[in-house]
Amino acid sequence: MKYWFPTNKKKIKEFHQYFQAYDEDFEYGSQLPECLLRNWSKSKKWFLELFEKNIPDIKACKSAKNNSMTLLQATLDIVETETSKENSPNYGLLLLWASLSNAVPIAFWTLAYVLSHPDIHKAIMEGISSVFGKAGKDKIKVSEDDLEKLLLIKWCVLETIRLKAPGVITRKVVKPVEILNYIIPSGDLLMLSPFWLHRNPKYFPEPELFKPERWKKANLEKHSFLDCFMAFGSGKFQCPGRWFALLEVQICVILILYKYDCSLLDPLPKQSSLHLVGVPQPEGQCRIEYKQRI
Ligand code: HEM
Repeated sequence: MKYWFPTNKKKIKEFHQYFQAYDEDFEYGSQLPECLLRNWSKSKKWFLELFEKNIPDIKACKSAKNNSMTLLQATLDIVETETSKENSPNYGLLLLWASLSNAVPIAFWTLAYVLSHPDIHKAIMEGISSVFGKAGKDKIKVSEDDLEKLLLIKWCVLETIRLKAPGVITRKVVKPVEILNYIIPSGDLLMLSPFWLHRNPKYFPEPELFKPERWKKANLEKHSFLDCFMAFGSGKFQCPGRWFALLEVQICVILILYKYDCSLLDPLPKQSSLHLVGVPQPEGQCRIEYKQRI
């Protein structure tokens, strides 16, 4: 994938700037004419051209070890079999946004919640030391077995996702539908808020508290979440990246906490109200002090 990932500082900065502009107006992009969203439109075009240019290389680059595919390669395969090649850049961009804009802030919020709860932080560090040893100098590989021994981390990620769930999930009504004696005409938008659903004490007692242990009740081995947990949507269009997201955030948290002793220098920030779609970002800065564990 050497052609696709930006590798020098200038290119990384450029990628970051375009992604920021694309992310900032993402939720308006599907509703408003692009002439009203000049910056957004420019960044979208930049990404689509980037995908268009790199898709042949992305598809050709096979794993040296075995014939496994990346998620993006598998997606492109399906898109090109089921629809048409012309759609590939759009699906690539959807995958890029959906993964980066949700999993990255969840990784940040999970670390911030853990570090702002000293008892949980301590229990996690004891778990990491018992699985990987006390010092953070060695290179480690995190296996499925290791993850099972560090269940508290998985609960912390899920509890973070519960608290920082997207503000709305939207569906366009395609056939008139009756809800509570009201007829919703086709063309209207129906919205559900996972964020507020997760704050209903009937389903989640003491909803504002960060309580990873509430996830003890979920049957995670059978791949089911807690009742009324809706952060990944539901039904046919439910997030296809949900188990991958859970896995990558757990591994990211483990690697950071194994390698570094971390502490928060700022209080847990409020969340920004900029986005209703996707995981909210922090409103202000939240500095973390870190030093290598030896
Ligand atoms: C914690 C992180 C994540 C959260 C909270 C999240 C949440 C969501 C939600 C709420 C939806 C809309 C579901 C609906 O309309 O019912 C969605 C869709 C989607 N997600 Fe995720 N997501 C996350 C991570 C990821 C990752 C890592 C990927 C890719 C690797 C991904 C790929 C997608 C895609 C492609 C869709 C569109 C599905 C469609 O419209 O058919 N997501 N996600």
